Amino acid sequence: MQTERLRIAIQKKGRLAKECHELLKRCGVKINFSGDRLIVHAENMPIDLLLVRDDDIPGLIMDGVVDLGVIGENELEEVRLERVALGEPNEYVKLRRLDFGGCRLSVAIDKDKTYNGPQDLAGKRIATTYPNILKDYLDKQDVKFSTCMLNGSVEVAPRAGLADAICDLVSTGATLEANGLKEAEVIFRSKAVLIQRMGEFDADKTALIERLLTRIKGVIQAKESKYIMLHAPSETLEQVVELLPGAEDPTILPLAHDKQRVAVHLVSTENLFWETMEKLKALGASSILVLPIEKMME
Ligand SMILES: Nc1ncnc2c1ncn2[C@@H]1O[C@H](COP(=O)(O)OP(=O)(O)OP(=O)(O)O)[C@@H](O)[C@H]1O
Ligand SMILES: O=P(O)(O)OC[C@H]1O[C@H](OP(=O)(O)OP(=O)(O)O)[C@H](O)[C@@H]1O
Ligand SMILES: [Mg+2]
Repeated sequence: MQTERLRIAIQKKGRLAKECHELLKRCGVKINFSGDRLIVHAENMPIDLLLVRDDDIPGLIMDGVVDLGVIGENELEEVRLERVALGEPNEYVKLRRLDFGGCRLSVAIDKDKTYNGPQDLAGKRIATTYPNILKDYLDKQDVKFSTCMLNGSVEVAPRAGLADAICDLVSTGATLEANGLKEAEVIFRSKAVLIQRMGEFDADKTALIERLLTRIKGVIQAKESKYIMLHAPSETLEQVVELLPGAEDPTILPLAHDKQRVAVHLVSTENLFWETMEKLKALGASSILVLPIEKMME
């Protein structure tokens, strides 16, 4: 089903929603998210956004109902495995891993229990929202187990006597700790990704997707990069440049009224730590500035 406007599915509310809005805004897509509308139209580009539950995004892509979607790899893989088992369409194109939604899917057990490996889970009941990823993982280890399906508050299951262990998303580990659990085994590492439906796109849509991708790349690169400027004595310049992270191609400029010193400018893919700044100062560097970069295009 090909519409003229590019249709992108994103989570309506939850862990991915705010970051998706921010990303689109930084890419120059103007959208007014106020109100309860479930379809919103970009004001300055032929883009419509569908605001849905994250569970539905992989299916919308795999059924070819929307063109693009932003989804956690955990949810994407869970739906893919489920659809493979059911013989339903399960293909998609991964366009780009994004820089948010980082978490891991882990098996966790009572903090006082010992854990020697997946074999310890044999015959156990495990509460999870991700039965297919869990089964895929434990099948490969030849471990038989049963599941207790829970869509939320999974961490409560062992204490409530519903299960022996859980398999749920972990980020800081605070939820596990608050529920007397410890992480036993990481089974899947996840980030948010931009995915595309299979099939043909007309020339306009192909060009729009290309533009969006270039902008997304620029936004992520800019967030990860810093613009560093400093003044350095000409005689220690080589040592100064060696200390700077990612300084293959620094720009060296003369100073107007100081022949002994030069200005050094560079884009770095790493942050400049205080320790390095102190070392630079010890080499005679001054006016050291570390600036955020708003946009980048190679
Ligand atoms: N603690 C976390 N830290 C970082 N990312 C997370 C965390 N928990 C979940 N995520 C990522 O964000 C995605 C969405 O999480 P969220 O909790 O909002 O989902 P949900 O409750 O299923 O929402 P929905 O109502 O859309 O179904 C997860 O699938 C995962 O990829
Ligand atoms: O390791 P932590 O940083 O504590 O994060 C982990 C928790 O975050 C997620 O739930 P969320 O808070 O999104 O609530 P939900 O289960 O209602 O979606 C996940 O399901 C865990 O419960
Ligand atoms: Mg969900």
